[in-house]
Amino acid sequence: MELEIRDIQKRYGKKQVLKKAGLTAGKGQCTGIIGANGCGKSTLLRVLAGAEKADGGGIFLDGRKISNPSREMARYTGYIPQESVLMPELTVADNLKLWASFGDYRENLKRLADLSDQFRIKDFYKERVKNLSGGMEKRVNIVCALLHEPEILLMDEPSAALDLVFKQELKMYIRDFIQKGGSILLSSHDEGELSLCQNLWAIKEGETHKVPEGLSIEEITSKYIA
Ligand SMILES: Nc1ncnc2c1ncn2[C@@H]1O[C@H](COP(=O)(O)OP(=O)(O)OP(=O)(O)O)[C@@H](O)[C@H]1O
Repeated sequence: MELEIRDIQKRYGKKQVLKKAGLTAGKGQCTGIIGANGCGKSTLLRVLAGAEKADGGGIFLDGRKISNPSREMARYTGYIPQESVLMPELTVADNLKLWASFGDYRENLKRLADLSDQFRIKDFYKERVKNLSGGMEKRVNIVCALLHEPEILLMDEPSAALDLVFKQELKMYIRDFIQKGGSILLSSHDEGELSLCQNLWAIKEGETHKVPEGLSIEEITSKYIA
């Protein structure tokens, strides 16, 4: 599914974070968003996940304008925010059941079994979330985002906190997901993650810019980040 945004605007109080954000995340592609700390990458992903409302602009899926993002985007996208979405006092198993109940519970539970194997979270099903390490909690968050089999993944610095083995496994998962026709929009400062992207967009002063192919990291940094 192709995700396109046009002229997205978002302000917090007097601060206009996104002035004119537009980009396309194509089907079967991993698209990266880069930019300095605080430029609005997470804000844009929250808007696309339907977690926050834009002040203006449009979101399109396969060319169709989404009229109610807070409802529709949650259906089509799996959102992996930087912060955890889990309830710390509940066990991993209870959190997963709660997430599975948002949608088709039986289908989600079937997928949960496979995802739990793949992301190796079964061993800590009985742990309370507050006792997990940051990396373990991240893995459970990733599984929650994938339970409803989304066609688009919105990932906000997804491999932060993961150990080296799991970073590699997440890379393999991303490659596999796009090979099967999924679309990924990923915000990152990590060269390893960005190397997975076929396209890069930079946010600078509230506007998006398509990063031309073939630029070195130094050129990208001086043009869009410094
Ligand atoms: N809920 C909020 N209320 C007020 N200001 C906010 C809110 N969320 C974000 N901001 C501000 O919006 C700007 C963009 O923040 P955002 O987290 O989107 O940046 P980012 O590019 O993801 O940064 P980083 O690379 O550090 O993760 C920042 O100045 C931030 O302080």
